[in-house]
Amino acid sequence: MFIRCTRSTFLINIVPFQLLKSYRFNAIPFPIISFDEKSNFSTSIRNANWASKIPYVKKVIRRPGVKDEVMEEAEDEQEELSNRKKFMARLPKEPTLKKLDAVGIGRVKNAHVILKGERARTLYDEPFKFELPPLQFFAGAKGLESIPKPTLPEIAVVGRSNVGKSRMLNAILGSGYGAQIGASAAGAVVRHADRPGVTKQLNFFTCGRLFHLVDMPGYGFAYAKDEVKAQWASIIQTYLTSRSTLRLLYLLIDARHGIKHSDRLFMDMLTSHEIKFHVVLTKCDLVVRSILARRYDMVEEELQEKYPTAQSGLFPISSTNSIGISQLRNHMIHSVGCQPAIEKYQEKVASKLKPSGSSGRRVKSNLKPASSPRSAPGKPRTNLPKSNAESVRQSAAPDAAKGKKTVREKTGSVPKERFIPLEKLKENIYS
Ligand SMILES: Nc1nc2c(ncn2[C@@H]2O[C@H](COP(=O)(O)OP(=O)(O)OP(=O)(O)O)[C@@H](O)[C@H]2O)c(=O)[nH]1
Ligand SMILES: [Mg+2]
Repeated sequence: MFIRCTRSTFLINIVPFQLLKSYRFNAIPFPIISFDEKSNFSTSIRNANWASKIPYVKKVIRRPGVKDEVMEEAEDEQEELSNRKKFMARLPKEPTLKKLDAVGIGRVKNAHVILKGERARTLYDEPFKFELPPLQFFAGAKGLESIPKPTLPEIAVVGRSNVGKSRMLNAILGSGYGAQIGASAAGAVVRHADRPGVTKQLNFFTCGRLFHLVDMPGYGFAYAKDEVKAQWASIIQTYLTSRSTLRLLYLLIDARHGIKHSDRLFMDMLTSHEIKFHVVLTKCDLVVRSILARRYDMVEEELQEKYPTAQSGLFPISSTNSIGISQLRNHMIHSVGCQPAIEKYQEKVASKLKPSGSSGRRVKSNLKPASSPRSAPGKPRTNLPKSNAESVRQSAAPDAAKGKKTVREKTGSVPKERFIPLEKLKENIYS
């Protein structure tokens, strides 16, 4: 059978059906691009400035129940665009740049050496002062009735969805050294993933019998229904305003975006209840150093101006590269006031360990001394078993006796060092 289908009938019948289908089953998130009514395309074309030629495009991802939040994000984006000029006009302050360099944080443009994980940590971060018991999950609260009784001092972490709360907790206190150098989601104690709305309840973790850590759901845009998010907001507020054992609150802000509208609303709430908090700048590895310094200054200034309960000093961190984590961890331990208990724990651990000559924890390091016997040019390896070493010497001897040059002597190339010394690396990156 032949069905006659003109262009207009196709548009009328088939396209709306496809739209309906994708919306109803939520199989494909369908982006609807709409031009803002205010932007007048013809006037903007006449304008010489290239930026004004781009009409403001509002992107709405249709998912049932999350439309309002997406709109809030779009408005936030617009606000950010208008502030960009102001932001770039200011120069980063010298003391801020020094502070960032001391921590070794901020992406360096065109850096030849990309440091990750343990190497980055050994380069820049202080060693962990205290060995702590591994973190263990012990309670999850979706409602007020399921919040555990207050016993030990508590440290809570709040921030927008996807800002990196869970990953930060893993980096600071996750189980084992592997977790502290940016463990994958699969091996981590605190669950994290690359989409907003992963943490759906107040998660309580205990660090031995020393203190508790509370990971919270985020505010702002998240893949969750409006009612669910309203429930999260209410439980977070009730917890923060009424918990007797709450000692420390960290508010996380994404270093790429700075303070957003939803952060301001949240900080207003904290100020009105006189709740003190510390601000942590997350994902600093994704921001270029000069931009990071500007953002640091801007955030600090706004906090000082508008939020009296914000404590002075920001913590710039990168949980994936484990930079700035040591400072935060030490701050946590000192502020929560459980240092004596931790020292006791240290002694207990030390007494259980056999005296092995080297003190403290053993950290497997990738860094090898530059003067290792392997890298010494022309020297046979003397740490081989006697028979092997003998055969190496014998195989090298005939060439030397015949006056033949070795490959290294011919090309004049120095053997490549597998690892660059720390000082050289620092120079390379921050010169
Ligand atoms: N590059 C980089 N990525 C990070 C960092 N911290 C977190 N992330 C990533 O950001 C994503 C979100 O991290 P989460 O820890 O789940 O964020 P969250 O704030 O707990 O999110 P919700 O639980 O949804 O509120 C994950 O993909 C992390 O790997 C960081 O310091 N650097
Ligand atoms: Mg989380």
